[in-house]
Amino acid sequence: MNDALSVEGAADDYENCLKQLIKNGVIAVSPVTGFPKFDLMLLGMGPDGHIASLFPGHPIVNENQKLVTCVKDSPKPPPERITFTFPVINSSAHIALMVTGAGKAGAVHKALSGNESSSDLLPVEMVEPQDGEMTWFTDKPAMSMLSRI
Ligand SMILES: O=C1O[C@H](COP(=O)(O)O)[C@@H](O)[C@H](O)[C@H]1O
Repeated sequence: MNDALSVEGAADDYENCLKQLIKNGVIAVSPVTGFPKFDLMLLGMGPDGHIASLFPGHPIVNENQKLVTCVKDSPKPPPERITFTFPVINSSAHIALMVTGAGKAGAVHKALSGNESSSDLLPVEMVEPQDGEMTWFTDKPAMSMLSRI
């Protein structure tokens, strides 16, 4: 990313780079979603259930046009970040979600207990591959609030 630009400019610049790579045939496009299809999206998750820089309750979790967007008020430092959007993340061929430690157990429980309403989803619950597959990589502390492990 170009950190000489504003955060909005850096997000637009990154998106334009992706579009150029798509145009040149370097990055494929998902026939299912029309968004770029990365071979592998390696994600972590914060204790609040955020992934990438898509934080709970932030309007950019609903971005459905852009490939890359920005946050200027991230609850976790640094406050200014750029991030892939959900349509890009969910178009990946493989999503690997690496979640370890007891601090993540509450969000893991919410994400995997399956009784949430759709209006109350954590970002991690919005990771839903449309044209691929997803694998969780966890440890026992992260899974400690699940009843069957
Ligand atoms: O701020 C962030 O934190 C999460 C979690 O990081 P971890 O070091 O506790 O695994 C990370 O997945 C995310 O990409 C980043 O924006």
